[in-house]
Order: sequence, then C-alpha cells, then structure tokens
Amino acid sequence: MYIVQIASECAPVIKAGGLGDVVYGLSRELEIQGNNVELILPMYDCMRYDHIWGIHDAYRDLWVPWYGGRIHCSVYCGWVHGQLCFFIEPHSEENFFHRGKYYGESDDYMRFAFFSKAALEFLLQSNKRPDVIHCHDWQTGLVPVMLFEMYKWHGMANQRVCYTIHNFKHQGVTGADILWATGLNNDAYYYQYHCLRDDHHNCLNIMKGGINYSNFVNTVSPHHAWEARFNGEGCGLEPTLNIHHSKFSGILNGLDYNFWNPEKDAYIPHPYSADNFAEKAKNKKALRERLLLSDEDKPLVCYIGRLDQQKGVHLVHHSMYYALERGVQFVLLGSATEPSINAWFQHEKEFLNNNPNCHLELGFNEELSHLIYAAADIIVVPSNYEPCGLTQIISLKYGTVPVVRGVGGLVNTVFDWDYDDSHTPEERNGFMFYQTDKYAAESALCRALDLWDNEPKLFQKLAVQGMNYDYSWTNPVQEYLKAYEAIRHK
Ligand SMILES: Nc1ncnc2c1ncn2[C@@H]1O[C@H](COP(=O)(O)OP(=O)(O)O[C@H]2O[C@H](CO)[C@@H](O)[C@H](O)[C@H]2O)[C@@H](O)[C@H]1O
Repeated sequence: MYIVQIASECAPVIKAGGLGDVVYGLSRELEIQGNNVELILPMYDCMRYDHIWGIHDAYRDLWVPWYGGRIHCSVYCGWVHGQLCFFIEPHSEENFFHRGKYYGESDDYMRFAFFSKAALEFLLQSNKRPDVIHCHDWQTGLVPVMLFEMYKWHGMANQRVCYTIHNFKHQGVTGADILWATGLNNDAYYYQYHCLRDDHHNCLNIMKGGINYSNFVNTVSPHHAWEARFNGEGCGLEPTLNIHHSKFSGILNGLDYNFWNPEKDAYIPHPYSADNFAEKAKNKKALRERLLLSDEDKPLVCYIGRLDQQKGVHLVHHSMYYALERGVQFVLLGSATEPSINAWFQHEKEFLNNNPNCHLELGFNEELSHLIYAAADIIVVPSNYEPCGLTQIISLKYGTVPVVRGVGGLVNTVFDWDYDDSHTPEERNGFMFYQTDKYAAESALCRALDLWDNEPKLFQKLAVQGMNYDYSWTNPVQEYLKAYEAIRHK
C-alpha cells in the first residue's frame, strides 16, 4: 500500500513530544512490513538537520494558492534514519517555519493551515496519489476537509484519510480567516455543525473538521478512546465522536525498539538487557557523575516529559519532595511552555541547585533523556490525562519501573504489582494510583520505594518483567493496516 503521512513532527529530526516518536516509528514499521511510506513535513529552521541524510531539491517551484494570490515554496527531500521525508519551505514574508520553534506562535492556525494546503498541493502537482493519507492532530486536521471539498475535484478522488488524535485538548479553534486563506471560502457552509463549526462557541474547530471529514479516526489507546466519548476527555468533541462512533477507535501506540533499546542505544555508555541487568547500575553511576549527584546505594526516581497541566505537574513536584524527604534521588528533565509553570520550576531548580540528591534539567535534551531512562530505577507519570503515554513504555523497555496514574493509555500498559488481579504476578510491571491528590501519588511511590528497600530481588524481578513486555510497533501496525484496508475500498 502507498501511504503518505502529513504531520507537524517526525522524530528525531522534529520532536516536541510523543507525536514525533509515533510518526517516525509507525512509518518505519509500515515500511518494514512492505508498504511504501512517505512523509510530508514543514521545513522548520530549528529542526535537527544533523538527522537528515542526502537532503536535496525535490520540487523547485511549488506554487501554493493562498488568499487571492500564491506563495512560492521549495520542497526538499531526504532520509531521516532510513525514512523518506519531504520538507516544504515557503518563501513569503510570514516566514511560517522560520520562528526558532515549532509551536506557540500567535499565527499557529495560519502556519499549519498553510502547511496542510501546501502538502495537498504538493501531492497534486507532483502526481502522487497515495492510497491513504494519514494526518495527525489539529495541525493537519484541514487536510481531509480540503481533500474532500476541493482536491477531490482536481484528480484526487481516490485518496482516503486516516486521522489520529494524540491530544484532544488542542483542537485548533479559530475564525473564518483560515477559510479565506485556504480557498475554502464559503463561510456560511463551513460554519455548519456537520462541517467545521465548534459545538460550544461560534468558531471553527479544525479538529472537529478532521473528524467529520476523515474516513477513519482514532486516538492512541483503547482506554482513552472510551474516556474521550464517555468520561469527559473528549474536551467538548463528545457529540462529534458519538455521531462518528462507527469510524472511531483506539489503537495503542508502539515504540520503535530500534531507537529505544538499552541493548544498542548509542546515547548510553553501558548497554544492557534483561539477561545482564546488573549493567544498568553502571548507567546510574554515569548519570550521577554527569549531573554531579552523590553516588550512594539509594534509588533514583525520575520524571521526563513536558511540564504541563496534562502531566500532573503538582504531583511531579510533590513526588520530587517526597523522594527527597525519604532520602532518595530525583532527576527531572522537562520543559514548560506555560510561563507560570516555567517560572515555578526555574525557582525550584535554583532552590535545589546544590542538593546532591536532586537535579532539574529544564529544556529539551533527547540524548540526556536516554541516559536518564537507562539510569533511573523508577519513573513517575502522574498525568491528569494521558492519551497513550510513551515515557512509561520507554521506561519499561529500560527496566525502569513506572509509577503512574490510572488514566488513558497508562491503564492499557502498566499493571500494578500489588493490586492488578487481571494479571498474574509474573505479568505485573509497575505501580498505579487513581486519585489526583498528593497522598495517592505518594502512596504508590511509597510502595515502589518500599519494595526497593525491603525486597531488592523482587524489585529487580518486577523491572525485568517490564523489560519483557512487547510494546513494539509490530501489533499496532497490523491494526492500522486493517483500518487502511477497510477505508481504501470504500
Ligand atoms: N524535555 C525533554 N527532553 C527530551 N525528551 C523529552 C522531553 N520531554 C519529553 N520528551 C520525550 O518526548 C516524548 C513524550 O512522550 P509522551 O507520550 O509524554 O508525549 P506527549 O504528551 O508529548 O504527546 C501526546 O502524543 C503521544 C503520542 O501519541 C501520546 O503518547 C501522549 O499521551 C500525548 O499526550 C518521549 O519520547 C519523551 O522521552
């Protein structure tokens, strides 16, 4: 099958979070299983050019209609760790992708509306006719809208769209400008509920358009698909999901075990596997040296992820102080886009600066994240909501025991050591709590640390059980292929 993914991220060249990991990992596995996969991405100034091989001109003069005129674009092509990618670079005053960051600009809706339009225009003009176009999140939600309202009439009638929602919180709620810019124009038409009109405000909702127009829609775990429809996690899109329930499902994310694998991870000094688990401790020593932490016989707890309300920052903060109170070490790697959260953690960083048991690294650092996954004994993932969650899946692979809140994909991947009676003791792999208060998080972390203190052999057994889980892309890709096949013949 010929599949084109249109996305705003692809790891490791463009990665702000888990979306990048998924776009790359899914594409690779689809190719390995015999499909032809191409990616279309924005050409950001700040992406990791060192991860692109053989970049060259692919399409020199792509003219993209925009408002009444056209914007001239160049399209480059290169390989990101074996995966063929096309990068679109617009040449206009707006400098859409020359902002030094991927997101968080006041004109984000316009930037990604333009990207969606340019991606379709590139497919049209270069005569690419994929069986399936796979789009992700609000940034590319206009692709199916434009495909079925405009491009279908210009020779793209046979293309079908799979739309994956990684985060319902950000939907792209905006005004009519995107219609005038993209040439959809007819605002009276698109302001109808079955098109783009938001269910709660007099606005357009790009994600809602993505759901309405796509042939297949999914979120990234079965439990979150249920939560989105029935438990308030659809962030206002519940009515739309209910109307379209027959084309909506949850497919659990996989992990690219070529990239995330302690046996051959280039970013960790001491490779290890379940069979030589003792080597993991050397990475802990290496991390302690790097971060100037004291090297004593005590557990190391970590948090890796965006510092955001979604991730339960107050519980991350509490876990850190609880760990320090118990005399264990805590390492945090995270970045915040919200200024108040950023200021809060900057303050904590300064306050804890000379503490030999704690290190806060504020910023995005792919290489360091690998070393922390390899070094830590425990990771905390106390999310308020979590469509899938990759940090617990990565941690399991690295023998780092997850302590998680029982929401979204965390419920589908972590099974409590003490209480999960739907799994045998040999199948359990972490600790779980449910409430959002600090005592709940503390009690689960306490159970994990008690096991480390009192039953070190059992703690190691639990960590190794986690390593033996298979959360690779092999199974999820079969589910995507089934979905692609089903829509392809419609
Ligand atoms: N400061 C930092 N430095 C280095 N690496 C960092 C980092 N902060 C985060 N990362 C990395 O980014 C990824 C984050 O994965 P998450 O599952 O937490 O994704 P996120 O919430 O962004 O995305 C959304 O999409 C994904 C993918 O579908 C869903 O799993 C998730 O639930 C949903 O919220 C991991 O690879 C992690 O190691």
